[in-house]
Amino acid sequence: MKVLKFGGKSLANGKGLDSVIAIIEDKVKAKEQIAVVVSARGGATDELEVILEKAVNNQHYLDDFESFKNYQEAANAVVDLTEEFKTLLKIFEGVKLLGDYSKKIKDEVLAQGELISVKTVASLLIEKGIKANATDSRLLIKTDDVFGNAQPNTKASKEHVVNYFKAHNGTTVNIVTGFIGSNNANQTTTLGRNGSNYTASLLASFLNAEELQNYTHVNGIYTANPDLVADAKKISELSFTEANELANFGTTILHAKTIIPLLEKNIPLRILNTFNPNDHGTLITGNSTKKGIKSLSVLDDVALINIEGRGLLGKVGVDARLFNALSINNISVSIVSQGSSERGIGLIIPLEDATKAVIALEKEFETDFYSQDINKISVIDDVSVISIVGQSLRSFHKPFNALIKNQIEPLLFNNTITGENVSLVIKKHQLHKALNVIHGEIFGISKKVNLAIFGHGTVGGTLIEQIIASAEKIEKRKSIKLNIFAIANSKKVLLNKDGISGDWKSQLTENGKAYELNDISNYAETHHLENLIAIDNTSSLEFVSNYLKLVEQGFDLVSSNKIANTIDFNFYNELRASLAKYNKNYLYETNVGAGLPLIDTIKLLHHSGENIVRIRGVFSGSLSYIFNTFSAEEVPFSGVLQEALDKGYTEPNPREDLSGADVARKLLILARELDLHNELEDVNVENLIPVGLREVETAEFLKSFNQLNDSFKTTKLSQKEGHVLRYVGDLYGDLSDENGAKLDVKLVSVPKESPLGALKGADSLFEIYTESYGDQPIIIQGAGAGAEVTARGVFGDILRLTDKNN
Ligand SMILES: NC(=O)C1=CN([C@@H]2O[C@H](COP(=O)(O)OP(=O)(O)OC[C@H]3O[C@@H](n4cnc5c(N)ncnc54)[C@H](O)[C@@H]3O)[C@@H](O)[C@H]2O)C=CC1
Ligand SMILES: N[C@@H](CC=O)C(=O)O
Repeated sequence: MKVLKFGGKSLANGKGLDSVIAIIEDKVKAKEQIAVVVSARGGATDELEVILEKAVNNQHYLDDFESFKNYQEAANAVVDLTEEFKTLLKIFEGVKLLGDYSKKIKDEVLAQGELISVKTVASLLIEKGIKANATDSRLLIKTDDVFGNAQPNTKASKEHVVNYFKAHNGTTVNIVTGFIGSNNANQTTTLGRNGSNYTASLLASFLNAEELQNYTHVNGIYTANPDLVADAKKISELSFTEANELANFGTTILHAKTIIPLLEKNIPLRILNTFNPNDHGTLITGNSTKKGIKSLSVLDDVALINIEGRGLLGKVGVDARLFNALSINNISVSIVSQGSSERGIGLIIPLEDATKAVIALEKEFETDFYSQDINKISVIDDVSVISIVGQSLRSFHKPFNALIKNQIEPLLFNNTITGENVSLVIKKHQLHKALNVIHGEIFGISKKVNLAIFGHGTVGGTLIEQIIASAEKIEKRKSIKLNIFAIANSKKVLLNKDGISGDWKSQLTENGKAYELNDISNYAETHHLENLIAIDNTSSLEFVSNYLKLVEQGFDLVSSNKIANTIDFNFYNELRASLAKYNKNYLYETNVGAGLPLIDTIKLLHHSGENIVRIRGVFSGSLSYIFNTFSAEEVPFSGVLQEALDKGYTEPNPREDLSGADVARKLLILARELDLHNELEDVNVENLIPVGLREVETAEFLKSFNQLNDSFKTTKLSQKEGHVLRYVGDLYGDLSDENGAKLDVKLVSVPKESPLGALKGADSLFEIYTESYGDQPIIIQGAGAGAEVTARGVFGDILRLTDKNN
């Protein structure tokens, strides 16, 4: 015998009810022996409660009753529900007259929902030629007198069930009401929350069923609520012990009391989907899974009570009084946390009991307020509890750090000594995001990293293409899902929480919207996007003014734009202070040497105590290309300059390169990495642009390259034999003194065979002189400009950040 249980949503008119009938029909045809337990159909229980409330408050309820009746009758034209409707009307009238009702009356009202349900289902089955018997479980389940939450008398109930099934089985399917029973005086009682599931497991236990099949509207138990966590995975098998942990912490389809009867008889429980009956669902058995199961569950509708007082330290009996006061008021505590200083105690209780709890505690501790031993009893009512089942403290740092990185600061945390269960109390509005962050961390599935890319020109556009092209491989290799949720230029933004891919340029043109920065963070907040990174691929000073706000709003930063590191030192410090405050990172490896690993190397040397005494080299990829080519070939300067521009080596405005401003910035960035306090004005720069072209409009400058030809030809020809031109940056002087550095940027003539003279293409070359390495510098050389290498460098920073966040 198998016991099947169907919930209210499964039994709703239309697809739900049709599927239930089809499932039962299939089982009967396959000659399976079954008993069926049903809840009230659709929203019947809630609707009856509403009508009862209206009646007791002398409000008009007949329209509600009529619509309840119409819905229940709509499923089956044959079934006669007159008796149930008559009972209900009589009770509602009485309640209206009296202006009061008891729990006993409420049980009688709610029971009609289940009674209507069994009649309807049985009648539909009979119409299909199946022998079905509507069974009123009040004849079977005998309980105590606690109306609203009655406890079954298992001995008597078992006897009734066994005898009843002996008499009414064989080829007949018993359709049994869940949730309801009766006391010794045969008055209707109900079994409290999850009552129908309880009835089903009692029946399964009494009848020694081979399996209890609980049909819901989901495919089984997931690693987290799939409505909140898109990546949640179905758990195909788990043990009762593991399920018990889930049931204790709010997984609604299970409850500890429903599991116990099954556990005692070792009867497997299968969670199935009415709307997808061919799925195998989740099987819960007595066997423990070897790996241990992990799952996230949520306790909602709870409040956090906080009791604070200097006089609590060492005082005996405070907790006893506290729990006593709550227990007298029938308030259950699900989590308690008390610091070793005993100055604060935090309790999680049902939200509906919060006011009652505060009043009870204020009364209990009235004298302690006067003596100032207690100074505060407060309630935070917008909290949720996330329980990570199967999470030991040994590796708890991972999800915890990830939460902090995402600016989710748990208010309390709590663990069980056995059972590997950690619970966190968090603000309710952060629940969705927190679940996704923790889920991404504890299941190696895929951690989602949400990217907002600002600037989609030469570098930004290439980066977007690179990310789209490699996202799948990265997800496979590193379990990191790079999700571009925003692409913005200075005027428009394209937003898509599920990730922008494909022809993003056309999408931006067609669907991009004018925006302010807050629109992007609001979008991330609304869609609970976690692990946020803002990437600046502009060359804009204006955009840099957004950095502090982005950090505050929870973004890590990656930038190819050098401006933030080269405007005044106060901003430089302010940004770093803000990053520390909000626990955020800022990576900018491409600021100097494009994709070359220069900044990281210098940081590592400096932080490990190595004294860097000089950094010299060709810092500019575009000027390297220009002078390497111009020195080696008989070509006009203007032609080479145009080529550098076309190849994407130069800054968006090539005057930034030729004026020396770009190299000066790079030099300053390196100086500041060494803790030197320099400003851009401290750099001595040899500007290569003739005075007459320095102030003209950019468009005019771009047409005037010819005017540079003569002077550069003269400079080239006036060199010594075997020499070539190179534009170098040089950081030297007393680098141990924060104000002792000298910074020069100039055009020099060097022997062709020297390391600088031998440079090719758009290579940069950096010589790093340190105390330990002496006269032989560490040399870093390679492509120092270009969209591909720079975008790859930015990509590297993004991946580095995802590692940092681990
Ligand atoms: N080309 C190279 O080899 C290297 C470039 N870089 C840096 O990369 C950055 C980007 O350079 P390119 O791609 O060549 O520039 P680009 O001019 O091609 O692209 C810049 C993009 O930024 C957008 N933009 C400007 N202001 C904006 C704002 N306030 N908000 C949003 N978007 C804005 C523009 O609309 C444009 O799409 C520059 O800061 C440059 O210094 C760094 C290392 C190497
Ligand atoms: N224009 C720059 C690009 C990299 O920063 C250069 O030429 O090096």
